[in-house]
Amino acid sequence: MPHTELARAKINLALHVLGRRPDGYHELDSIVAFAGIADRLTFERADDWSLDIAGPFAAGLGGAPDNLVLKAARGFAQTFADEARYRITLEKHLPVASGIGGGSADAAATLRALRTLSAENIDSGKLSALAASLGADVPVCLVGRSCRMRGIGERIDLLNDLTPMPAVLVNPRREVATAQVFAKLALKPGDKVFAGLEEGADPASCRNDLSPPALAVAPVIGEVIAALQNRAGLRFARMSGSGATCFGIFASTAVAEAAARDIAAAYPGWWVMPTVIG
Ligand SMILES: C[C@@](CO)(OP(=O)(O)O)[C@H](O)COP(=O)(O)OP(=O)(O)OC[C@H]1O[C@@H](n2ccc(N)nc2=O)[C@H](O)[C@@H]1O
Ligand SMILES: Nc1ncnc2c1ncn2[C@@H]1O[C@H](COP(=O)(O)OP(=O)(O)O)[C@@H](O)[C@H]1O
Repeated sequence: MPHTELARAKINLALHVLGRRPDGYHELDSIVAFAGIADRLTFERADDWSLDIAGPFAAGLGGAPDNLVLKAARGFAQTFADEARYRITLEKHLPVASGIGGGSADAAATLRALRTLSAENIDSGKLSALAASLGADVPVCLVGRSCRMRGIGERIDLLNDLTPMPAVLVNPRREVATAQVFAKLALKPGDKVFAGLEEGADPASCRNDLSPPALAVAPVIGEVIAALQNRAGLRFARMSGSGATCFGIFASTAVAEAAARDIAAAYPGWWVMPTVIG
């Protein structure tokens, strides 16, 4: 039986940018949770690595060698001197370059699967360092639970009091490059701009500091937020990560599903997904 691992969508319920480090990366303070919708990976023993990509968003991905799944797999084999090889299949259900960390979630799911399948005792510090080397969002996706994420993504504190929230994810099918959005903030290395989140902050009263630069890159994000706003039962709507996916948090599953049906009918080209976050 092949081993299966889910790579759930990462949602930044809040994302405050505190400043820019001398090395150019941005210091963040973010409340991160995970949605029910996920990519699905399977692993079968083989003589060498291979990756087959299927599913609704397979076409959005380039050649397999650049895929974060294979980078994570090869990184794991090298770091832990593990000689096992796998035929990996990736069912891509999450839109690519969309602020919900699909590639990071896939890389993290690969690391979790290989840790489970390995005969060795895997050192968690080394695994976290490998995750961070693959991308700023990979450590939080490796943890895969609601948490407060700080630094550039390496400092993670679990949040145990976030109850599951009915939600709708909406993506206008416009890819947005993360580096371009951070660049539009126009911070200089060493700049400090905002204070961090308050302890125990309610995500509803927080913000995403990447929304204004993302809107400048992809104005359609304004339409996505407008489509979510003023829906019956909406608690709040916001963009996730560097966009363009936005989420609405709703009072119940029934109102979330009704909103998803209405938005999907009004915008047939968009990806609209009722789900639960947290
Ligand atoms: C913005 C966030 C919020 O969770 O999510 P996404 O929009 O990607 O989902 C993440 O910080 C994205 O993490 P990730 O997508 O893994 O970023 P990386 O591949 O490491 O970096 C892509 C580029 O983004 C910029 N970058 C990323 C993270 C960070 N804290 N500061 C940055 O300045 C850098 O220009 C970097 O070259
Ligand atoms: N398995 C993967 N899934 C998605 N994107 C991937 C993957 N492997 C590599 N990438 C590359 O990573 C980039 C960022 O993708 P993704 O993680 O989906 O963005 P975001 O974090 O903004 O949602 C894409 O442009 C894509 O080419």
